[in-house]
Amino acid sequence: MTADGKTASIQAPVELTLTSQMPAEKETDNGQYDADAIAREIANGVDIEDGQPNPFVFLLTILVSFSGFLFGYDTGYVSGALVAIGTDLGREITSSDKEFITSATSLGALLGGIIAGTLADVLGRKWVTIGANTLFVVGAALQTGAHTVWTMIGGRFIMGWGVGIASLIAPLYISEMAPSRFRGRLVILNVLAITGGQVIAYAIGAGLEGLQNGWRLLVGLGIIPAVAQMIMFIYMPETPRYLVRRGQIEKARHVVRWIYSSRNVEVDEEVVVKKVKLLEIYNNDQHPEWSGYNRFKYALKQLYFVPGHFRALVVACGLQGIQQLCGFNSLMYFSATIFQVVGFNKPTAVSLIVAGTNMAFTILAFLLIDIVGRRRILLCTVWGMSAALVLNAIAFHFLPPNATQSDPWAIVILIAMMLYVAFYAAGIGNVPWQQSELFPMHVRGLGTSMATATNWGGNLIIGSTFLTMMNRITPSGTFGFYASLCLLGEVFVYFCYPETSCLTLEDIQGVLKDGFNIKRSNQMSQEAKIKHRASTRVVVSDSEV
Ligand SMILES: O[C@H]1[C@H](O)[C@@H](O)[C@H](O)[C@@H](O)[C@H]1O
Repeated sequence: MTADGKTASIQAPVELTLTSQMPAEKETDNGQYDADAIAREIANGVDIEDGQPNPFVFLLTILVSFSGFLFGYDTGYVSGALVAIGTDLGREITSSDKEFITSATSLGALLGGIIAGTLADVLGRKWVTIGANTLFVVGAALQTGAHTVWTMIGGRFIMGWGVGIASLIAPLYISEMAPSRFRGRLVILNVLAITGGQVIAYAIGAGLEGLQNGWRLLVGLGIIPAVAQMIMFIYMPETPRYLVRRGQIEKARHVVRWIYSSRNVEVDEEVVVKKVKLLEIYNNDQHPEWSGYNRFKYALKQLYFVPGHFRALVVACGLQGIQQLCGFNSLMYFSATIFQVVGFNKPTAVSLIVAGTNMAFTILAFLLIDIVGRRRILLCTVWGMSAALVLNAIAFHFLPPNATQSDPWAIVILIAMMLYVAFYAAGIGNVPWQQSELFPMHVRGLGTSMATATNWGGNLIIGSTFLTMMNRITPSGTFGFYASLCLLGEVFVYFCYPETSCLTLEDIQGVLKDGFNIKRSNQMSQEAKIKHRASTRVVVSDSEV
């Protein structure tokens, strides 16, 4: 759709490449090409989304998910490192040093997230991933060799840029590569890598506790996956949607052929051509000769003034805001401190349970997301987070001042926290990272940047206010406050988040065009699932014959 709300028109790049295999051009009243009408005609018979993805797509996803692992590992090790540093940075580190060291990464990630989308549009998804790895390596090397607090903070800040960029690029790359039926699950593999990275960082941190300079090893180990990913990514392809936008049609066809061919079935050449043509229609509406600045200006205007794109922005930022402002990362960063206050003897081991629950329930989300649907999963879990937080607030209220771990209220707190983490991980912990699917290509980079920045902005706010809130308004007040934000989140999801599971990226643009269209999206997603199920049955019975 254009800025003035009229039917979308195909701009020069698409017009130039229409071939004799393509359907007749459709003209609207004002003489422009009607993209939707052409797309509908081309789409007729293009059903490669129904097939099984090539195992190579899984391999590629795992490789991209190294970025998620690094995000998790680098945000996870800080809690163990802070306890172990002692006087290794030249003096005893103070609480405010700890706050600086922790939030330097969040601040870097916020800034990295802001530029990541635009960088990805200019340099490509692949090279920006390689760039993020370089930042991981430089940041980790600086910290490993740090002998002053400020070198440590500098290293964390540089690494933060890498974390912010990687947190945007990995899900973006996966969702542009994945066949629609598997997109949700493949994006969650990346979140699984984040939570896995956090568990491993906690576990290594606990294992190295007490070892002289063990924290340096903990930090330095993060360099290995970064270098490994950097080397392997040199040989990885760009996404077909990005290639199309760059006018590299032959390369795009090659990648499409490769993604959609299953082990023993090559995709029909005509179908490949049509699929790429569809991608062109939806993903290539800018003049190829535009300068970076003009592209950026165009995208900014489109994002804020085209109602469908603005709706996508509201949904993406809203979900990322809920993910962080629900307070989850206060547990990630400070759970050991909390459990110490509650009276547990081995607070680090107890916080490992929190990280483990987070990872276990992310696996549940992986299994359910494309079957149950993103919206339904959120509606079923966000209220649960709120209820668990209320229970937590009540338990803190009744917890006696010098409680021990055998106090019934201490046990209630542990159970309430695990419930909260389980509800979080099954839903809002991962659904917002499906953000790329909400935006059409020309605003995808910028839109996902805004959403990623909202994530890291929220992360920074929670990380830097949690301990102060616990002191000023008591633990009960703090968790009660987070509970009310979760309730607001539930209302937001109910009114604004349409179902997107099993829809193609291009279908989703259609859903958001003239409203949030919750009902229509549910119906479309349902129909897509029935169609996929039917086609799977046909494939199975064919192979039986
Ligand atoms: O999706 C991830 C995951 O839930 C992590 O456990 C959390 O620490 C991050 O903030 C979030 O973005």
